[in-house]
Amino acid sequence: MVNISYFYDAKVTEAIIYEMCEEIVQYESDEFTHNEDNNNMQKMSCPYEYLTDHRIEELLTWEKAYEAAERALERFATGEAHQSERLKVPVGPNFLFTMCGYLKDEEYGGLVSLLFTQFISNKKLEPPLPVVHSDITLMDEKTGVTKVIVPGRELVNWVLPSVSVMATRHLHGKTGEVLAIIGAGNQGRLHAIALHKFFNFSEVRVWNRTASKAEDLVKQLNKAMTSSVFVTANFVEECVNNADVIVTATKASQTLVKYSWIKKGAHINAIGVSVVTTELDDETYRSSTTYTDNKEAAEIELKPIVKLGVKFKEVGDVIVGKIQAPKKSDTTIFQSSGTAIQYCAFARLISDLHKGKQ
Ligand SMILES: NC(=O)C1=CN([C@@H]2O[C@H](COP(=O)(O)OP(=O)(O)OC[C@H]3O[C@@H](n4cnc5c(N)ncnc54)[C@H](O)[C@@H]3O)[C@@H](O)[C@H]2O)C=CC1
Ligand SMILES: O=C(O)C1=NCCCC1
Repeated sequence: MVNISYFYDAKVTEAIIYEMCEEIVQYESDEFTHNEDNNNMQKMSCPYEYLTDHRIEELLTWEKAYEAAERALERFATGEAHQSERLKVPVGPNFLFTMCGYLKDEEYGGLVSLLFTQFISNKKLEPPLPVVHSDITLMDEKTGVTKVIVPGRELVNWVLPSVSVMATRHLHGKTGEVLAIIGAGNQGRLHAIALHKFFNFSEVRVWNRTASKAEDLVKQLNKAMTSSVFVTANFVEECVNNADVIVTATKASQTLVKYSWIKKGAHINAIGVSVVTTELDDETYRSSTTYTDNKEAAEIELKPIVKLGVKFKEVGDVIVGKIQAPKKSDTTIFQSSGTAIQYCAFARLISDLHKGKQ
């Protein structure tokens, strides 16, 4: 019997389940033992490579990353991608998190498993270790054989900003002049770079809790891009005032942005994750339309937002025209969850680029 309970994705059609059952029955009745299978496996040389952070940086560009991000969500919206339930295994105050997926696509398809650990206790080690570790395994969709393993910490640097660019493009469209970045950490910096590359803002304001960090980032970005568009803001209110696009990317466990400060019709990419609160105040959620890349995951994981009665919409549904794009006057929020199939599309892209196929 096929246990399909692990598919929580309602988009799995009966036809696919039927096809799977047929194939499994066929496999079970084949004159083929698991011992033979194991013997054959032992003869296989290691089929995969581990690609380093450095190799990924050499291969990827924001344009290529954008295409992968968009294709993954298009396929998800048309039912050609499936994802398992996301599982969090507690290890004392730490955890192991897993998600798996299947993306059906000639260019970006594959099977993926993402393992991600967060060990807060690593901070206290002598010497300390990074808190987050993750590896992403890409398997061939025709054979199930592992093709490549890539480090999650590097991939997330491309996936998250690309998905935000995509959400900004589809939910907000050609944008006005001002981008506001709240939080000058890793994701704040990458969002500033990627969004400015695609939308060419005339001003990019950066606010950070420790002002010197925002100042350093602004100097660094102006220098790297030989520009003067990057500027610091002293207060969150000043940063978001009249901004067309806003990014919140902090580790704050208190609200930072108030609805009364935001321009009507602005688009917000909300990146920071906290189990207790949100970076945007309740009124912002109540008065805006909130989109995500994965509704089911958002409904389970984003409890503080669900409690407000927010009904999530999927950005993929806008891309494929299943639902209408928001009006120019609508204030929109993109609440990024990060999905297995996005990581699949990126891992496949990197694997093909590495082998000189793209
Ligand atoms: N959805 C996803 O897949 C991912 C989400 N994230 C989330 O994005 C956020 C930013 O992550 P990174 O840029 O990697 O972290 P980071 O450590 O590089 O930067 C965090 C920033 O938050 C600021 N911050 C910390 N506490 C604050 C407070 N109480 N008030 C105001 N600012 C505060 C710090 O000054 C720092 O600039 C985090 O919440 C993280 O959990 C990060 C990676 C993946
Ligand atoms: O490094 C992180 O943070 C990651 N978050 C989500 C999955 C991959 C890595």
